[in-house]
Amino acid sequence: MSDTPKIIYTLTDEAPALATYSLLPIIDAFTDPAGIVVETRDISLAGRILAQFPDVLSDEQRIGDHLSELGELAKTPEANIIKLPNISASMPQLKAAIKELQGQGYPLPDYPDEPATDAEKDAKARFDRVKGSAVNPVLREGNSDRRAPQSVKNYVRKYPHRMGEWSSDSKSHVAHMEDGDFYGSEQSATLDADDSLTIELVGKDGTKETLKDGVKVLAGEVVDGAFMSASSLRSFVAAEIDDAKKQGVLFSLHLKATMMKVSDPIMFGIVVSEFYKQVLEDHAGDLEQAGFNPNNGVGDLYSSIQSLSEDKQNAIKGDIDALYKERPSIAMVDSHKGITNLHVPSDVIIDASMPAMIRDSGKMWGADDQRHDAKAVIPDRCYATIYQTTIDDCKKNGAFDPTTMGSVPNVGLMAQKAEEYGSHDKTFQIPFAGTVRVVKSNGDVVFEHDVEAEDIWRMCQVKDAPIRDWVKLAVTRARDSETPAVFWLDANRAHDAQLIQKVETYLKDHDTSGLDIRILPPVEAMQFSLERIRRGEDTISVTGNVLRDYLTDLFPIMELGTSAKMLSIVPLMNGGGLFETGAGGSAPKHVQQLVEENHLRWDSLGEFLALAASLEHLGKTFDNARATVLAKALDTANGEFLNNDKSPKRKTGELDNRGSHFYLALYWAEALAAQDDDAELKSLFSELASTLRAEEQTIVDELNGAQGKAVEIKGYYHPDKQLASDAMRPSATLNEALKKVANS
Ligand SMILES: NC(=O)C1=CN([C@@H]2O[C@H](COP(=O)(O)OP(=O)(O)OC[C@H]3O[C@@H](n4cnc5c(N)ncnc54)[C@H](OP(=O)(O)O)[C@@H]3O)[C@@H](O)[C@H]2O)C=CC1
Ligand SMILES: O=C(O)CCC(=O)C(=O)O
Ligand SMILES: [Mg+2]
Repeated sequence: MSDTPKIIYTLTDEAPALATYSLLPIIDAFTDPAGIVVETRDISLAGRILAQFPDVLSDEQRIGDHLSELGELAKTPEANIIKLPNISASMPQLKAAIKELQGQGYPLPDYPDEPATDAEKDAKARFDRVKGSAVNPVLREGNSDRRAPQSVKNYVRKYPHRMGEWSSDSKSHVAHMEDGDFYGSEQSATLDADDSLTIELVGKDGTKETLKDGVKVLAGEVVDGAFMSASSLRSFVAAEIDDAKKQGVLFSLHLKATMMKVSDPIMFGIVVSEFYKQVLEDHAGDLEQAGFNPNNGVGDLYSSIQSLSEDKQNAIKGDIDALYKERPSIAMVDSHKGITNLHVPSDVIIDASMPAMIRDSGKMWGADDQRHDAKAVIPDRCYATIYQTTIDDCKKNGAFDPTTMGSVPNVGLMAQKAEEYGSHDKTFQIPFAGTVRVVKSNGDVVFEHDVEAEDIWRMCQVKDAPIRDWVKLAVTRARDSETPAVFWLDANRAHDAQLIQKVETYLKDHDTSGLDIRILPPVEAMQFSLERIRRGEDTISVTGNVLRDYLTDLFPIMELGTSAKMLSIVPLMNGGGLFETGAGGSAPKHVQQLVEENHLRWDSLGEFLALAASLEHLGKTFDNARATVLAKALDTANGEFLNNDKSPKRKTGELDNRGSHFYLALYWAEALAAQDDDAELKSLFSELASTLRAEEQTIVDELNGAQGKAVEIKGYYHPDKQLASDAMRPSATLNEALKKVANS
């Protein structure tokens, strides 16, 4: 293990990347004097694209493959990485980022939709490595521990967020399939020996196609296969469209087309095709010629038809407008701009979109710029039912009260690409009807499914070591926090049935005396947790990877108004630490507000909490007293920050992200000035503390005074660094004070 205490701070996308231009200089000013190295690595979408094409870029343009580097680092004991949210790019986002980089003079190829030559196939393969959730599964070499610290719960009790009222006659509901989905078809097995599996499709006429071979598995690994029937999905969607119209509710679709980058865009495309069926059929030839792909959303239709004659464009647009009169109203992403829920697959992402709907009285925005009850279409039953349970609870008992409600922290299984997380290279849209078989190297069939052309078949894996680690983490959290823990596992699901056996076995490895540990199917686990939360009681949810994702937005958004205020730690299995910032994403809407009005409402509390945990970890692993002093002081500063409510406000002219960073610096400096463990740091930061306190009004005026006008940063995915830094550091007084610490 190296002896330099080092933290890696990741450079990502959108709002968190902008916030970093302001926060990182502050972090440097505090860590430099303590001899702690903070380095950055670029894992942004643009950075990842550029790292794939060293051969076409000039020396100045080329950047290293920081993601792979960090993926390796995450497997070492010295890893200490602060991971901010990044874009998991949908296809429209990937293409937009490529176009922006080309416009900035990077000679990248276009994304080849239908690669013909070897060069195009190679380019497509490189771009596909960057697509979807390409970062998190690489860095998350550990299971997930996400919770609201007590200081944050106290803050919410003092400054509660708004919760929309619920009425018992709300018509909002979840619609899911009853058969033909992944849930219904899942088969699962635990393998008893290391092996290499083959996935093959045998056609009805005996034609055999290898879908994938060399799928490495270890003894004790759980593997499962399931498929979504395309025809069942189509008829389900058609019926739900009719039902939404009949009930007079908005039609909305909630998928995870980003994280589930292969299966969910196809499902999204099927829903788009059903909703716009008549128009797509009537103009099939023209749309084919224009290159429209429903998997990219109806937004892609509007951009691709620009290559057609004006008459044809008008005919298609006119028919869509007419179709809207026949169909139910669609939930809108941006009613002012006419952007519907079916425009872009990455605009509505289930983990954040369902909680936002539940927080807002079960309503979503309609084209009339009003909120309405909605039908939330979540096709697969594996996880859809938890949202209906939550809606039922709100209809019966009203909205949750943030000032009295308990908490549901999460321990999530995700290490080593667990479950659906690692399924992308084993997910296929079936080319012809037949049987999919998963076969061992000795020829034995692990399981098989009869499928039709177009069905979506996928296989997941979860290794034994992460499962043991997850059980251990659950018991540790239950013991440390003296809180009941529930494993959300459904004995009727093939995969969960395998996990239940393992959980029951591995729980015996731990002292669970006096602990309340249960295994409940998701609906019951949700009912149990909601009953307790309403009584002000906490319950740890111990879940697989997808529920980890869903619950760590759902509960924080209800409890705290946002998942940005979560402590989100990944204890890496080899001893390092990955400190994530909050549990949400990169808030694209915030960039729009910054560019138009120079106000960034991004809340960096997640970064502050992650930094404190990272410094604490550094102090322990490197036996570094100064890191510990900084961590303790930052913890005090975070408490002070919350107590004084210095989080960014939503409206332009008020304190924003930059102002919140100033207050963090002030409180951190004051906490270091107040401590007596390290005299040198005390003296250094006493000076900074008194400067910042004396200049508080000037600095806040400089920061808030910059707001209210448009700001140019020359790029969305790859802004100009100097312009972005200038925009995010408008207080000369603050910049000067920080420079003085660095020079001392
Ligand atoms: N760990 C990761 O890397 C993750 C990445 N993502 C990626 O993030 C992008 C956006 O995803 P999306 O589903 O829109 O979810 P987000 O969590 O980014 O945004 C949803 C809304 O949550 C609120 N929000 C989220 N974080 C903050 C914050 N720190 N401060 C203040 N408000 C916040 C904002 O509400 P309001 O607009 O009302 O202010 C925002 O519009 C996608 O590209 C997705 O792939 C998503 C999740 C995790
Ligand atoms: O990896 C992704 O695409 C999203 C991850 C996410 O939403 C989460 O971990 O909560
Ligand atoms: Mg999430």
